[in-house]
Amino acid sequence: MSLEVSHLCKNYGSQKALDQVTFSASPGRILGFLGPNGAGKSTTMKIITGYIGAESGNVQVMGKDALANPKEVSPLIGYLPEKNPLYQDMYVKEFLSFAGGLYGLSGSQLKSRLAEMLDKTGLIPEQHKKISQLSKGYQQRVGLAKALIHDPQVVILDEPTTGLDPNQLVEIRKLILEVAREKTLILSTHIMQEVEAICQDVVIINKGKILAADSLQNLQSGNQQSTLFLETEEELQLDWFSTIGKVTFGRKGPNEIQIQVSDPNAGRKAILGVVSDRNLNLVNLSQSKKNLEELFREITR
Ligand SMILES: Nc1ncnc2c1ncn2[C@@H]1O[C@H](COP(=O)(O)OP(=O)(O)OP(=O)(O)O)[C@@H](O)[C@H]1O
Repeated sequence: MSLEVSHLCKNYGSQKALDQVTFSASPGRILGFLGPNGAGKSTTMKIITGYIGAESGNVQVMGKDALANPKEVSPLIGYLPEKNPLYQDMYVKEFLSFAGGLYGLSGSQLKSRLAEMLDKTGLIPEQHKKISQLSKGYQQRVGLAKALIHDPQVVILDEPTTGLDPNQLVEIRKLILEVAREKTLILSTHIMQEVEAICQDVVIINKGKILAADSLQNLQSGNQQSTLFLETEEELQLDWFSTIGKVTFGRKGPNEIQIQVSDPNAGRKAILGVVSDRNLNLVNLSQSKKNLEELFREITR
């Protein structure tokens, strides 16, 4: 694990903003940090990145104690804050060069990192423009390039796609997916479709408490009943499958059935057994996935 957060507590006056927050993130995967407004997402990000302290708890970044040694840990983290604070009067290249200098980059090292970042984030044609002249999507690219300039291992993006038009959204998501191939990436958002589109792991926080922390796949398949759908070229009979689970016809008519099972793997095997024994021609065997939005409402209700 490159990021481990355990039992983190933070108070703002009498308000408990974080209450025993615990989760971890691994390289090569995108963790969606999901919660409604005021849930504690930004507070958690700010503590991990050393912007603010915590009452208690532990944050380990690449095995280093981030709360005790924020200066040592800061270069290991790239952070794009929610409001993406950029110096609007600076030119793109000038700003990124300044940001690299803050992490001690200079000379040929800075030059090659700059070239790489401008290329990776698609900013080469815009590099000589003032930041204030860029569209919101391109300003987000500058924020991302700034977060990555010092080649951090852990990248934290706080609501990076808010306010982008659909084209920019697709572009920025593509960029995030590319970055995540080599890094540990945490993406804070309250857009559940975003998590479904690009995240492998999900942490759900509400009112400062972690309500779920698991892979998206596990969360969507759930621990309870799953629904399997079987479609064949032939018409089906419900009683062929009645020993496997609760079976009903699907929406497509007599060629499709849906079966409620508690163990989807065993259910699939048993269904395929019937298909083979009865010499049926399989068209589709699939499992319904819970919509993350439904799941979120279920968990936070
Ligand atoms: N500096 C502060 N002083 C007092 N209360 C604060 C401060 N910062 C955050 N809070 C409160 O802490 C709670 C968590 O806020 P936080 O910004 O972490 O939520 P969030 O999940 O990032 O929300 P959003 O999605 O709206 O950005 C909120 O109730 C907020 O009002």
